[in-house]
Order: sequence, then C-alpha cells, then structure tokens
Amino acid sequence: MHILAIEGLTKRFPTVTALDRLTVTVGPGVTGLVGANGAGKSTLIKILLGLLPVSEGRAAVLGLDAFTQSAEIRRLVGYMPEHECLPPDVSATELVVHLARMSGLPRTAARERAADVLRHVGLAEERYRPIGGYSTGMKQRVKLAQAIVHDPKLIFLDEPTNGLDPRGRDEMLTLIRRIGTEFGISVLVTSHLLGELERVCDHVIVIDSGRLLRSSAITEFTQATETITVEVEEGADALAGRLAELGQTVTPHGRMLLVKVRGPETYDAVRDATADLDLCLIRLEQGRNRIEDVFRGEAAHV
Ligand SMILES: Nc1ncnc2c1ncn2[C@@H]1O[C@H](COP(=O)(O)OP(=O)(O)OP(=O)(O)O)[C@@H](O)[C@H]1O
Repeated sequence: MHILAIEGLTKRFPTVTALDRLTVTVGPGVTGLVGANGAGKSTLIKILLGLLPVSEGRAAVLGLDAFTQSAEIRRLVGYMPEHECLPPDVSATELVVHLARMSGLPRTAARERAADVLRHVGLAEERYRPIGGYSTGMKQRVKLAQAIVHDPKLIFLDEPTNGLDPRGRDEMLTLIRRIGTEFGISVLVTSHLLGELERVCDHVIVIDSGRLLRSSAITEFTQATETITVEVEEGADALAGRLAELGQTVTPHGRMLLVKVRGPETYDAVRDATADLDLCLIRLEQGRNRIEDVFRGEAAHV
C-alpha cells in the first residue's frame, strides 16, 4: 500500500499557485520532500492533514481520503510543524503528557509514554523546566517528541533542522533515521537543503513552484559516476603525468586527482603508477553523484 497517493493536486492562493497538478506516490520508509523556500512543501503537508482545502485533485494518506477522513488520518499521523509554536510557560513533560492525553491515552499511560519519547529524543532533566528557556535544538526535540507520542504510523516533519547548528542538525538527522528504522514509523521530512537528506532518506521527492521535478530512490540520485578520486600524500603532479603516459584521462581537483574510469585497467594503472613512483596512496574512491549535482542539472532544464 502507498503511504501517500497524490493525484493532480492543485492549491491556488489569491496571488500564487502553491501546488500545481502535483502527482506522486510515497511508499513506506523515510522520504525527503525537497524544494526551495516557497516551493509548496508546507502547503502539501497541511493539505494531507486536512488543515487546508484544495482547489483541485485528490490525495490519500495511509489509504484514507485526505478530504473526507482527516480525523482518522490525524489519529494515525504525527506532525512536527515548521514554526515556533510551543507554549513558553509549561515544561516539555507537561506539554507532551497533555498532548498524549488529548490523543486518547489514559493518564498513567500518557505519563509513561511521554517520558519514553522525551528520553528517545534526548531531553533529560531539562524536560521539567519551562520551554521558554530552551535552546532552538531543545525546542525542535520537544516538537519531535509530541509528534511521536501517540505511536503514529507516519510522521510529517516540516524543516526539523531549521535554526540548528551543524552538530544539532547531525543529531536531529540521526534521530529521524532511528525513528524511521528502529521504530518502524514512516517519515515524510522536508528540507530546503538538498544535501542533508542524502544520509537519512530512502527516497527523495523534489518539487519546484508546486510542480514535481523528480521522485526517485536515493540510490538513483547518488549512483556511481565514471570517475575515481585518487589522493597521494605527496607527488600528485608526478602521478598525473605517469597516469597520462599510461593512457588515462586525469584532471587535478585540489590536492586530489580525478581519473576517468575506462574499465578495471584504470584501477591497475593507478596501482602500478603509485608503486612505480613509490608514492603513499591515501585515497582511492569511486566517485558518486551528490544529490545537489543532480538537482542543479534538472533545475536548469525547468
Ligand atoms: N495562507 C496562505 N495565503 C497565501 N499564500 C500562501 C499561504 N500559505 C502559503 N502561501 C504561498 O504558497 C507558496 C508555497 O508556500 P509553502 O509555505 O508551502 O512553501 P514551502 O515550500 O513550505 O516553503 P518554506 O520552507 O519557506 O515554508 C508560497 O509562495 C507562499 O507564499
């Protein structure tokens, strides 16, 4: 079954078309929804949650109709909104217990479950302090905890790394991957930073001005390129010369050399040339596309 099935979805605001005949399906696992600011990511999530009416089209979430069955959908789905929306005067524990109770859990179960999810997202003693004094990273963790407290089948995470420093981003992404794999919850996570979803997603959907640019497994984005990267401790110029003599096509790239792969003999040539010149080889790596490169290439054709 598809987790999401979206067909011809269009959303027009008075001055802008936020979604333009969007058709895409999403399977289980962690899916990235990528697009620049204003591409239509938040609008799509709000429609799927039944919070915004659409102009045209259809959408199903976990097999339920997004327009007529939104109450059932919200029971099965967790949502981490993009913007700051937390009450400053209550603690994370109070808030998450309250939301667990609102989703139908009895008092004791709600307390236990809230303690569990706050631990999972890495909030320790500070969970008893008012949220107003939290850092951005801690607030993002509270928003994530409330999204999973009712044990949903699917969560929508809208720009969860927003405002975080590199370490905070890294920790948040690791957490998202764990939720997707260890807890078995399907995830739709949005970002305007193309590269950051590479590590955590199984599948990526790219939208631009409300239109679908691409929907592919992450492996298709990051498939092997036809170059290998070679790095030696010293003597890169000599190595480049020797490889050229051996008939290889070499391009210097900073301290490294990019060598076009003609076949297994290219690897043999690198091995023989480094051995002949008595160089210390510190990297020999198959090149991979980066998701940004693919997107840039495709965006250029839109
Ligand atoms: N309630 C609204 N009224 C009018 N226009 C809106 C409304 N909500 C969104 N828009 C417009 O629709 C377009 C898509 O917005 P949306 O918030 O979905 O983008 P986004 O991809 O989530 O970007 P961001 O990451 O900046 O939130 C934008 O041009 C935005 O200005």
